[in-house]
Amino acid sequence: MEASLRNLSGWRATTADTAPAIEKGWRLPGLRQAMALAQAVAALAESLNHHPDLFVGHGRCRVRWTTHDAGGVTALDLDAARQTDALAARLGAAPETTA
Ligand SMILES: C[C@H](O)[C@H](O)[C@H]1CNC2=NC(N)=NC(=O)C2=N1
Repeated sequence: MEASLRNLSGWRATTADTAPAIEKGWRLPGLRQAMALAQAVAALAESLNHHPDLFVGHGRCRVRWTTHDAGGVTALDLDAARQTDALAARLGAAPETTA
C-alpha cells in the first residue's frame, strides 16, 4: 500500500476517525466550486459503485477513499484516487499543501 501511495501525489494514509483510508484535500475559490468538485466525485463514485467520504466547506473539498467491504485500502481506492485527481485538475482545484 505504501508503495502504491508513492505513485499518487498528495494522497496520505489516515486512520483518524475511519478504517484505513487515503485522503486528499483541495482549495477552490468558494463553496459553490467546492460543491462542484464534490458533485463530480459523486458522479465518479456512482460510475464505479465505490463511494468516498466527502468533506465540503467554503473553498475546500476533501475526499477520503476506503473499501468498506475490505476494511481498508484496496486497488479500487487507488484507482478512484487517480480519477479524482483528474477531475480536480479539470475543475482547476489546487491541492492543499500538507502541513
Ligand atoms: C452493495 C454495494 O456494491 C457495496 O455496498 C459497495 C458500494 N460502495 C462502496 N463504497 C466503498 N467505498 N466501499 C465499499 O465497500 C462499497 N461497497
